[in-house]
Amino acid sequence: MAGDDNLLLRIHGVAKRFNSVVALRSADLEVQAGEVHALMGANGAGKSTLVKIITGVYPADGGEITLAGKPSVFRSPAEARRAGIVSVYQDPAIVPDLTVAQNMRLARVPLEAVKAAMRTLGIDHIDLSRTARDIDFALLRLIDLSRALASNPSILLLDEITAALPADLSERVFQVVRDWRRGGKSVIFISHRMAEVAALCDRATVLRDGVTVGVTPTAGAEAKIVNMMLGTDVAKAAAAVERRAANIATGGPPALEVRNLNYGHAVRDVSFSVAPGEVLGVAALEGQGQEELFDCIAGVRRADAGEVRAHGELLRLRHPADAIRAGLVLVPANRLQALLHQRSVRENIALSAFGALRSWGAIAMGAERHRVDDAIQRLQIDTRAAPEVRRLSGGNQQKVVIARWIASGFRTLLCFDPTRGIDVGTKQQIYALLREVAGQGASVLLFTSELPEIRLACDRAIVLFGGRISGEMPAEKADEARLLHAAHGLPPAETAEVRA
Ligand SMILES: Nc1ncnc2c1ncn2[C@@H]1O[C@H](COP(=O)(O)OP(=O)(O)OP(=O)(O)O)[C@@H](O)[C@H]1O
Repeated sequence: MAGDDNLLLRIHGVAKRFNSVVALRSADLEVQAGEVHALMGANGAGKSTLVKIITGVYPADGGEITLAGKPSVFRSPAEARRAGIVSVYQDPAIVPDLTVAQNMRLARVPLEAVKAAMRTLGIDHIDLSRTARDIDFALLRLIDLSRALASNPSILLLDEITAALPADLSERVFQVVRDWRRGGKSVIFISHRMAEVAALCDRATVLRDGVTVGVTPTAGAEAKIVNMMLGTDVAKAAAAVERRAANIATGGPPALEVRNLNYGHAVRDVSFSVAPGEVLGVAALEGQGQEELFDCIAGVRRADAGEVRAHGELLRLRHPADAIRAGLVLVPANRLQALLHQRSVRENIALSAFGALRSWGAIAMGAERHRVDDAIQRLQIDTRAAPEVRRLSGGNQQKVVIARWIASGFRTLLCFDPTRGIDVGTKQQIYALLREVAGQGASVLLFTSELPEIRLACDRAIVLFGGRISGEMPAEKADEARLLHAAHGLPPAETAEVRA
């Protein structure tokens, strides 16, 4: 570990309030040259606010920032960039209606340098004349990272860069981060995935309620970091959440049955079913047809061929409303699309986009106010900035999207990466919630980019590769190695052994 003379960035006592919301009370952070430093904290702890203060998006209300020994205050991200500090923010700083090349010109970064970074990340196949809106969210984040790398900063801030990334793309980011460190540069890394923080980062600074509560080397310190983030009592309660046993109904028609579904080259002849009371996991590397599959079932895209049945009834899915009427609802990948940004938390949760929903049996449909309150409380949504959902922290926005469906009821929940950007404590609550709704007879189809979640939340898993199902296994066998094996399109290991 580098010594103190290597100190590159020092933040001391930084404070920030937004009207009545205190985002940061007193944040301290010290980053050495040649260090990967994790910035940890529960949803709403103040991490993104600190990143935005460091990079000149917001002015601080108080405190000091020193860069290489010199007091430094940046009034804009451009000024920070000139001083060698660049961030990849939680939501891509990319204009959706412009092409990638136009976006890069707007950000005033040399296109050749962006292309070089895209080659390093293995995404140089993306055509720069494509409109950003048409590019997968995960790839957009890597384009945003390429933009940041192109200005060759001495401090790179990555705010949940891996949150939407499947294993293969995360690994490429880790490689870039390691290379960056090897070059004597620094990375400030924000993530809710403890395992990657432990593997990648040298030290972690932990924020709780806007205050720095500790700094620790990361190796072997996962439990300590969680305790610091959540406070010991909350961490204990979160760890104690038990996995409910399944209550899967057999005999009747499946809750969801997909037969020979095809969508362009993305989804090829996919067939599976989910029983009432079952949580079926879907695992896949980037771009294996998972988004298109979920969209087709939810009526967002129209399949070219195949059938979708809900409780035995054949559905004509031309619009999301057709799916919703059958009790099939989608928690989509992109929370920004799902939310009305300038509306309140309550309005966003109470919003039933397609008129009144039927009551779906066991899932409570009490008075609206009660349902909304209940969802806010169960998902522990931080409502300090509740009048406008766009002012919520990223993780809390994601929780609002889930809360909407918890409040309005469903028969089958199509959940696309629901714990993206959600802190470890709340993740446990969401797994418990999924098991609970399944216990009450609902079904869940869960895509997750975080493979360990499959065992924690699901009863069974299917794996997609090249738009086809390349593996199926019960949850207890769905460890990371097996899932990755199938996700790369390899035959099951047991079969290979038998053949050998
Ligand atoms: N522009 C804003 N206006 C009002 N409140 C804000 C604004 N930006 C952030 N906040 C509030 O400040 C607090 C800290 O938010 P911040 O986004 O920094 O948290 P975070 O640690 O990054 O959380 P997450 O892990 O969920 O991304 C939250 O209560 C949030 O609602």
